[in-house]
Amino acid sequence: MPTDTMPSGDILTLDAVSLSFGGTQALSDISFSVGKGELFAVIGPNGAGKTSMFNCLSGVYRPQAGSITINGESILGKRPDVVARLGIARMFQNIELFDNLTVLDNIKLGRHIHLRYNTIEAALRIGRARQAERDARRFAEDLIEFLSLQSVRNYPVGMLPYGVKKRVELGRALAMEPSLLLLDEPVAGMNVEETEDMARYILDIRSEMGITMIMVEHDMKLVMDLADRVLVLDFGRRIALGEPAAVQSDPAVLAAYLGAAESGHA
Ligand SMILES: Nc1ncnc2c1ncn2[C@@H]1O[C@H](COP(=O)(O)OP(=O)(O)OP(=O)(O)O)[C@@H](O)[C@H]1O
Repeated sequence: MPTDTMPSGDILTLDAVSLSFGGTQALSDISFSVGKGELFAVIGPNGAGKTSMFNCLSGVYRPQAGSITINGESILGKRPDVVARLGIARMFQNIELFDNLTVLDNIKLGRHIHLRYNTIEAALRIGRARQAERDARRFAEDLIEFLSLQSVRNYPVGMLPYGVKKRVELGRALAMEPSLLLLDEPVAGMNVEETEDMARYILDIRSEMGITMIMVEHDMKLVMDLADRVLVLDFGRRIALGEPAAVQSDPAVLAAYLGAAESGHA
């Protein structure tokens, strides 16, 4: 199997993407494609450019050079909410939920990018607004079941343990029905059991929903167990791209991690 493209067709393509902050080159001439249904991981030592890449993919940063397309459409220069409507959803590393709202309401909020009705209809809860609200609720309820959140569905998110909050955050992103889901360190701060649960949900999302995912993660075991392909960045450059086993034994990757460990950046 070729390592640069997947046979099922590419959903995301980056071509010669470069991003700098003053004198710091955060991303340097990065090109790769992600295939439909693929679980793709991005790794690299601290400061390698992983977060910068996610920020480019979600419309937070605009690279100075190169192109990024999702389903053939450019996302460059588009606001994060527009990028979300084009099909890219992000599960944040630092949970970005409304603590005072319930699990159900937080997940329903993710659905709102799909709701199309005017303010008067919404205020009166008539016509399309009522139907859309019903659909949003049904969709959220299905996700609550999928993520085993039934027992906490009416709890305010603020009072839930960290691992459960992360699952709600995942539900909010899934409610957007993305074609590409960005997972920003999905198991950071989790214990072994929570990590195993999250790994299972990620695999279920791929097999049952067929959603393409890109995961930035420091947990190497998780990356090597789950990912179809792994992109390795170091100082903003692409140093390897391939299947986990090949990447793991790549001399350039070993050197990057060894160098980072010696200088305290791993
Ligand atoms: N907003 C910014 N302003 C200035 N420099 C930045 C900014 N964001 C990132 N950088 C720089 O770009 C480089 C890449 O940083 P980035 O956060 O993308 O790396 P990372 O791989 O996500 O690191 P970590 O694993 O520590 O989260 C670093 O040198 C960083 O200092």
